[in-house]
Amino acid sequence: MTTVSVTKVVEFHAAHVLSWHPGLCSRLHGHTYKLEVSVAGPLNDHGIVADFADIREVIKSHVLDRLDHRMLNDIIDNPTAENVAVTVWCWLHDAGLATSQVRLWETSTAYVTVDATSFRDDEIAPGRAHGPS
Ligand SMILES: Nc1nc2c(c(=O)[nH]1)N=C([C@H](O)[C@H](O)COP(=O)(O)OP(=O)(O)OP(=O)(O)O)CN2
Ligand SMILES: [Zn+2]
Repeated sequence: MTTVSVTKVVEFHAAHVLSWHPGLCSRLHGHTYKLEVSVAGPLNDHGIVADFADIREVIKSHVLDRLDHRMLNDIIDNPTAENVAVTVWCWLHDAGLATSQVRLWETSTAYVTVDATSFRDDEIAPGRAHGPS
């Protein structure tokens, strides 16, 4: 059966420090992150893969409530865009969302991508143990 990928896009604001970074990123600074979450699958009887509103609700309760307007270093060790994206993937996976891809834009010129082929279920992501606070 034909599968279709649907994507919900959200933004959140957060601060971080990359202490190892040789440049300006070793200083406290913030980003407006753009997060794209994709779910792939066959169409249901209503002609959709998953309701955009349902995807957004999972993102809100499992990602935005944890990261928006936070200091990322308090939640994720060494919060590079890569580590944030892997952590987001794990949270969505643990929430039961059939995620096919997570793309995280740290700036308007830089993004990272995690997809189903690169995820290992036994991986302990830097922020996986953290629950909503
Ligand atoms: N692979 C990664 N490299 C860098 C990361 C990262 O998470 N993964 N993070 C940073 C900094 O956090 C920085 O905020 C972003 O860096 P950069 O894209 O260089 O930001 P600029 O706005 O200065 O980029 P320009 O488009 O060149 O203006 C650094 N590297
Ligand atoms: Zn940064």
